Amino acid sequence: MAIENSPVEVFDTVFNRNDTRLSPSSSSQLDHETLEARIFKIIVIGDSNVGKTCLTYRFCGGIFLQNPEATIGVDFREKSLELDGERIKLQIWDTAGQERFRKSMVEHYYRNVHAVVFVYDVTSLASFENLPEWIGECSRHSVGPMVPRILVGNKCDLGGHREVPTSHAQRLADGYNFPLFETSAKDPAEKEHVDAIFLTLAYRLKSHKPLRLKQPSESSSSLLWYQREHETTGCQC
Ligand SMILES: Nc1nc2c(ncn2[C@@H]2O[C@H](COP(=O)(O)OP(=O)(O)OP(=O)(O)O)[C@@H](O)[C@H]2O)c(=O)[nH]1
Ligand SMILES: [Mg+2]
Repeated sequence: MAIENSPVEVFDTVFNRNDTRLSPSSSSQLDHETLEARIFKIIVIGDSNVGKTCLTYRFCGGIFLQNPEATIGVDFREKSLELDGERIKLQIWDTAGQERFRKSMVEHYYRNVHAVVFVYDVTSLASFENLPEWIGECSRHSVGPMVPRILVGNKCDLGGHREVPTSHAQRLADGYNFPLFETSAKDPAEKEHVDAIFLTLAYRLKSHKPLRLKQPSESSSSLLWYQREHETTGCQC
């Protein structure tokens, strides 16, 4: 896959607090590991409030994030894995579901993406019915058919409020030929299931080419990047 500069290079300047390998005491080890690791960009897409931030936080941070705020632009998370003796890094782009917080960022989300996770909320029929729109947006941005996609129904812990039967979701997933996962970012018993979503992608991506990797060099935040983007695009939102 051809690599251009932004937003991957922008990402590479982001210091990731969730990756324990980035502790100062292990910097020489980090240099070695970072240079060797292959990295893959995964975007997490779906309606606002479906739990994209909580799912990615559960995977990268291991805990349920209490009281998350709506994502503005994008939040970056990262996880290092060793699969069959090979070191890889997943760069996870937790995108904004709210139109006003994402509209100037959409091109960046899809550029050079290696895999896509579509999330809906099993207690929100609307979030499920909007999936074809998200899937269509992805295709309109030239994400090729070989880029793996996964469907995730979140908030299964709220069983009594379920509005999307598994059978309906499975039918949709089969129609697109996507794997379907139903899980909960909140339920600690589901932690391994959340991990399995991203590990499934990681194994599929192992045969892909690596992104060019630059050493993270400074602390940053998605909000700063978002603001910078808005300054350059003149967005008034
Ligand atoms: N019960 C339950 N609540 C959840 C779960 N995951 C997320 N939530 C709640 O759902 C709300 C929205 O979660 P977020 O992770 O911020 O949703 P989001 O998809 O990132 O929303 P945007 O950033 O606006 O796109 C929060 O109140 C979370 O506490 C879950 O698995 N179970
Ligand atoms: Mg969010």
